[in-house]
Amino acid sequence: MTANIIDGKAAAERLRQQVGLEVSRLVTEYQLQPGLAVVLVGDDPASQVYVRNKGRQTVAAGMLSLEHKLDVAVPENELLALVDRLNNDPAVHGILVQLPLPGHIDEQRVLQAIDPAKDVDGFHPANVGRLATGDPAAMAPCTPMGCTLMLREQFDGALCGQNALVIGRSNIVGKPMAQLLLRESCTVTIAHSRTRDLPALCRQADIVVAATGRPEMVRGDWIKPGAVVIDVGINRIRFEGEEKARLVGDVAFDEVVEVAGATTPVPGGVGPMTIACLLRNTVVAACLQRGVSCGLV
Ligand SMILES: Nc1nc(=O)c2c([nH]1)NC[C@@H]1CN(c3ccc(C(=O)N[C@@H](CCC(=O)O)C(=O)O)cc3)C=[N+]21
Repeated sequence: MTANIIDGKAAAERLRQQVGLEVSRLVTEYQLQPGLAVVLVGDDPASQVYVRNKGRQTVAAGMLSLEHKLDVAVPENELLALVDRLNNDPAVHGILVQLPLPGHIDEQRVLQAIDPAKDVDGFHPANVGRLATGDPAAMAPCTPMGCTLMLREQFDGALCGQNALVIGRSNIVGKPMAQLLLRESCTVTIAHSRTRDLPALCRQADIVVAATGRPEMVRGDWIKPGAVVIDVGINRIRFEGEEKARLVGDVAFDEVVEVAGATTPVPGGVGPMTIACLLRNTVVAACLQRGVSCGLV
């Protein structure tokens, strides 16, 4: 058996289509054009690519895109002052400060300075708490939300009772992923670098979400036949004799595809869905701020 390869690009395009329709309705009915501000500190080439893609897709969905590029040496208080201006700018409904930030800046401090109502990343402790307490109004982080949407599609909405293993315990992916799967009534296990006998644990899972940051760590013989495997990893690897770096996930795709029921490729899996969910969150945030109902929730 070979796995169904989940087309994240196509799923993202469908979601962006819905977002675009909702944006035109908001513009027509309420003169409300959702706006997203993205703040990038430093000039990491990969981050620049993501920020450019986000900006392009925001505009394509009919939304306002604002980009702020700050020098890598920007003092923390200047970044905090910018966040404050964006918090108070009525044209801005969503704020994303691209992570990671340079070492001299206190990341948590910056994330906590963002108005929770504009926190489209869902990283503010208020939104983390809302997600953890099962508040349906919680702004959920984009990457785990994209994974959840793809999983729902694979299981025809019936995630209830599935054994889900999340590998990775980061605040950005692992922990919120576990919360979202719990909300779907999965039986959730979180594994991490100190987990004992990860392969054996993995073989019990109907759903595996790999967010380890270790290229091709999850092997084919870890996977229960028919399981659905979501690969969150994005590792840029240079292979010998090749000029360009290649994108590799946290899953050994060629092995897993022989065993799994379905799996996501890298690229073209989780990444595109992450950006589509960011647009979605921005529209939802704009509706909440204006006090109008949103067709996307
Ligand atoms: N505050 C914050 N929020 C984020 O959501 C955030 C962040 N910081 N920092 C960096 C990571 C990374 N991230 C990606 C989004 C899309 C792709 C994506 O579309 N990837 C394409 C490939 C792109 C390529 O070729 O490099 C794909 O997987 O098909 C990748 C990575 C969001 N992040």
